[in-house]
Amino acid sequence: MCAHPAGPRHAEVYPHADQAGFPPSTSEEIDRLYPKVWPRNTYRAPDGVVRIAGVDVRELARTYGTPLFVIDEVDFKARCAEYAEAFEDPALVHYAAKAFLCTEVARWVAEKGLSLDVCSGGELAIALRAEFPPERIAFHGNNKSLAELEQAVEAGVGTVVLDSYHEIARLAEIAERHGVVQAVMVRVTVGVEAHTHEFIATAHEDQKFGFSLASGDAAEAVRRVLNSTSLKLVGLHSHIGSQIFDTDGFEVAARRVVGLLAELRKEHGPELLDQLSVVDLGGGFGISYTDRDNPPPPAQMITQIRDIVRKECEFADLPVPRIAGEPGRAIAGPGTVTLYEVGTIKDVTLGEDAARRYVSVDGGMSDNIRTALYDAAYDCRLVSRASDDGQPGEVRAVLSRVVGKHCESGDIVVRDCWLPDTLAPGDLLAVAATGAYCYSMASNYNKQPRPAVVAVRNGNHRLLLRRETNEDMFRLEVS
Ligand SMILES: Cc1ncc(COP(=O)(O)O)c(C=O)c1O
Ligand SMILES: N[C@@H](CCCC[NH3+])C(=O)O
Repeated sequence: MCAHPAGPRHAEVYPHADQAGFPPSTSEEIDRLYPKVWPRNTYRAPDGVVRIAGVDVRELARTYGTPLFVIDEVDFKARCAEYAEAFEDPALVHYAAKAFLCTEVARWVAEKGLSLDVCSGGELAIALRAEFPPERIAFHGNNKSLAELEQAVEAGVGTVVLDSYHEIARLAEIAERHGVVQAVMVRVTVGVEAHTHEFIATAHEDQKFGFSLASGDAAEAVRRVLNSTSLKLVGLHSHIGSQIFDTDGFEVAARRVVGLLAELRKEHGPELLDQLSVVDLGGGFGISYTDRDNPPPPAQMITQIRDIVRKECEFADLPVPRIAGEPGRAIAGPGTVTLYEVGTIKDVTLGEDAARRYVSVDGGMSDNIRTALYDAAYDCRLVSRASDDGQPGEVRAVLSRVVGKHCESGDIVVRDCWLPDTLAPGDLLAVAATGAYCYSMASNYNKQPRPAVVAVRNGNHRLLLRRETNEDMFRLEVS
């Protein structure tokens, strides 16, 4: 049993437990895997060891080493299917490749009939390597290079999402030179303050993305596109931010985009709306990183957004556009965990009666920068055995901080969590919901090799990306 009393004095007694919540009071609670946080096919077997899609985490660590990203393939594909259903057409769901992409994942997305949002030549290259249908690719970015625009036009991508006046001129010239008419969308900054971390909010006025609606830039961008014979305007795009839990921001964005459609019809005539038939409201659908996160189900959020658009259009007597979206995190995030091996454990006194346990693992900010960058919270559990090792007795929950092995004191993987006092070097920890923006934002800081990525399914495992080696690093050296 836990020695700490949980109760109203929690904050007073555990002033440093901000992200950890109340201390668990039994070993079952210490070991609990909340279904909404962990990949769908994860469970702790009677021997105390966690299985993901029927695969023992110890076997994964033995076979591939740690740190290791483990993707529950069925979970990933199920979320693709759920978004496809919610948007009523898989092609209207553009999986945001920035969350996580490798060739095999691009194939899964293609197989599910979804479209793909890429925002760099590299992401496009992986998509093409996977033979992703180019007509289902949308190319994003506020500073696409000339080479990237050429690459996109040559590949025959479905749409380019325009983000600046310079780009309109550049793309028009490239498309003309290639003798094609390139379908485009105009990215509109709708002036919404999304309720999320400042660094991942993208539709307030003072930031780098899109054309401002309020200033008239969006209407001017449309004029310039319509004046070009090599560009065809097929839609308007808005993305308000990421890890969003309520529909308010999306609703305001949808209303404002519909308002712009009405203005455009007035200026350019109703025929414009025959071709400008898609409103893409971007990604941003939030997920449960911890038990305290309660995002609405995708269908609920999307139905609400679609209803708003329909009503607004009916009110303005406009044809109802098709609503597209770009979920990244919500598809890739929840079905993946990162496995780490515990290296060293250190207790640090914080004051009278207060201590923090530093648990060092064999990865860190090089495989998960989100904690350092956004103060992100994660759920972390001992997974290679039960806390009490099958011997019911006294197991205490200890306020712990899981840190990496980098030369940086901000190298924190999980700021606050309750881990068992039985935790020892060699144990395996898993951090949940690391499928989005962890591997894709990974670095080689301190020459740490990027981890391997494996997919698990029906009791089987297979490598998707191998671990980097020193040879990979040497390959860049020219002397
Ligand atoms: C234009 C655009 N679309 C889609 C996404 C994906 O966002 P999320 O992973 O939060 O769904 C992003 C990232 O925030 C984005 O910038
Ligand atoms: N990388 C961010 C989200 C930004 C997504 C791209 N606009 C995250 O980890 O939450």
